[in-house]
Amino acid sequence: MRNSASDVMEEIEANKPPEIGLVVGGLSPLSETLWKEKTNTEFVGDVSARLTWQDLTVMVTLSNGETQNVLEGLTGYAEPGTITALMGPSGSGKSTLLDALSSRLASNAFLSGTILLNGQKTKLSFGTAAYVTQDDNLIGTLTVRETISYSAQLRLPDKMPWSEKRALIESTIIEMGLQDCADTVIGNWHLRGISGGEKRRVSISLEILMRPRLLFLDEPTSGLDSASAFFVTQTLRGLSRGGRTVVASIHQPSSEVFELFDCLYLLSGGKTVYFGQASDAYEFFAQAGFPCPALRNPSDHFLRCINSDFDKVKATLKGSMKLRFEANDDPLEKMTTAEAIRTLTEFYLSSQYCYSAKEKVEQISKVKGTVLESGGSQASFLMQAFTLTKRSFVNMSRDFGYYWLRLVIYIVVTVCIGTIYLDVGTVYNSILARGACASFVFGFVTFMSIGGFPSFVEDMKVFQRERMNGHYGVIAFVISNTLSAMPFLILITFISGTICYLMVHLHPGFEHYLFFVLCLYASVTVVESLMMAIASIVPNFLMGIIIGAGIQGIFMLVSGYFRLPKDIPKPVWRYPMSYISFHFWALQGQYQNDLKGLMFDNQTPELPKISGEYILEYVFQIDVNRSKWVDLSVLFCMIVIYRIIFLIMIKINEDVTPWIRGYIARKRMQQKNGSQNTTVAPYGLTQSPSLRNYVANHPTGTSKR
Ligand SMILES: Nc1ncnc2c1ncn2[C@@H]1O[C@H](COP(=O)(O)OP(=O)(O)OP(=O)(O)O)[C@@H](O)[C@H]1O
Repeated sequence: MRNSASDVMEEIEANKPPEIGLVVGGLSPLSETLWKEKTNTEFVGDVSARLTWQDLTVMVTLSNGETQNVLEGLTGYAEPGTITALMGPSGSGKSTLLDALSSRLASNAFLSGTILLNGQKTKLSFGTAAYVTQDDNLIGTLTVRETISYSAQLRLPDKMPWSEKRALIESTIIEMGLQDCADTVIGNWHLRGISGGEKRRVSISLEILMRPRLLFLDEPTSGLDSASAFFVTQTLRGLSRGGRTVVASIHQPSSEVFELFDCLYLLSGGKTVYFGQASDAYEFFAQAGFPCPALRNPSDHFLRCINSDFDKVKATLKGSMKLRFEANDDPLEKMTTAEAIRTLTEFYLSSQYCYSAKEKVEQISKVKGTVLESGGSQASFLMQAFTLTKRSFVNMSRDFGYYWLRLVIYIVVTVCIGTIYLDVGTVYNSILARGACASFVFGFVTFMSIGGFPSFVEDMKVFQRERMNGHYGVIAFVISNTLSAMPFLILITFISGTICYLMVHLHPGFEHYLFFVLCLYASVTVVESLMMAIASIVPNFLMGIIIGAGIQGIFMLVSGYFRLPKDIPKPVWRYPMSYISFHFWALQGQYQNDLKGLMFDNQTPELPKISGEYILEYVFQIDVNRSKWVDLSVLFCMIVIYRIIFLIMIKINEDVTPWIRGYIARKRMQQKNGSQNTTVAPYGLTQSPSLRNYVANHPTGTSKR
């Protein structure tokens, strides 16, 4: 650890800007600097986040056009300084409630009811609310401190002094209890890194870096052992005690973890079973006729009472455990869980807990506070692109599987090519050998670039998490991805290209050598761009590799080697496929580069020598009037085109696909309602709110780029 806690706090104090005398409720001095930078307005009153939801109903349309109410008439609140746990059995609607509150509902989900933040209808922006997903999509080769530092540089304003940024980074590390592992790598398939609980805390620290007032977490303790789950929850409690509003869905907390919650929202089948103080739930269940037996973990008991799957378990066990069931005086043994749920939900609706929750919601809704609006990132586009490029470069250089392994394989394969076509010469048979060698290099060797796909998929996962939280724009990501890969691709293609060129003894001369390696570089970069575009829409790496291999296989077929250009069937295959195929341009260019100007022996020594130009025109059917540099230029244009396709794919995935899904869902619902008059959308049902739309409408954010 570089800094002790007191050092950091001193530093924070020392960096306090002079105008910080203003008292702002719920904000630390450093947060205030940050928010002032963001909002450029004077703060009025308390800026803590008070969230209320009233009669919240979420309906989803299923693929057959049927509709299903996932949440029904939920009312509740979350206050600053508290941690609220959303609990319930699997499928009860915890994630949907969290998504509804954080404006992240799926496009086929429709919402009615009122959600207010500080008494105002506000779609939650990045910065006001942070959302920590279940998956820790982090870059495995970076240390904890580096991960947080890069994130800070990506989002904090450029003009904020580095000392202040560092103070913020160090205070976040301390706040999340990550001091001991701050310089340990996160870890990946070949690097042993930090534990699961620490990873979860790193994910949380990335979201609290911008000092949001409201924090949503989807199952922050899933997959953790009870000790790690306890530490993570304790950290969340600590964050809430700093004036933040924390709402988390939790699956099956231990009794120690349960005791850390302030409020409990218990759901079953999308309905409220209980909402109130977590400590009062015990009393509520007892009043409703389901007291928690001694020696049973209260949260286990609550979930046991409302999980209808236990009816199936009971039915299965009944035969073998009949006596035990009869002897037991547990009320749950005398009724089905479905009946217990009905009893509990009805009891809740008429209980003082429901009454006081409604009253509190009314009361909180009237408290008007400042809603801190902000874009996701305050860093400039150039700073984002620079930081992403640097981070990606560091990751690529540390991850053995990203490029280094490929470099080794490329060297091995090109040495094999070199030995097989060694000193190919200009004898009659070398004409075909040169053609085959070029075809193999620009077909198979470039094809091997799909080996990087698993790393691309990992990159895309990190990108999607950061993008959803508004850390940077798409263009900055595409540019950084292109620039950071460039040195590695140059290294790989120049080393392997040089080995191949020298061993095979291709057309002598520096210009010919340069063309060969540049052509190889351009082809490999095109394949990389193609695979990145595929990774942006197909996150499954096996499917992505199959799709990438299929596309390249088709391109190779029409490259002019397996079928000569003029013999390729004209509709579809010659026009346009062969012209779309980058293999076609690479091969045409290399054939010219290698054969033009050389003289080859004829079949028998008595016959005159054959010129390279003749072979190009009549054997390989190449247009000799077109310069090989035109072919190379087309390849470089293809790099740009594929990168643009990559960008468009991301945009389509982000904006168009959800819109289409939403449109189809609405159409299905209308058709169903029109023809059958079945489930009618409740009054006031609106389309699911979109976080992305919000950012698109706020030019201060980064999504416009
Ligand atoms: N967009 C959607 N389209 C169709 N069904 C949905 C959608 N969102 C949620 N559901 C359904 O609503 C129910 C509740 O889902 P949700 O993910 O909110 O439950 P959960 O309590 O978080 O479950 P788990 O603990 O297993 O994650 C499930 O039956 C789920 O299939």
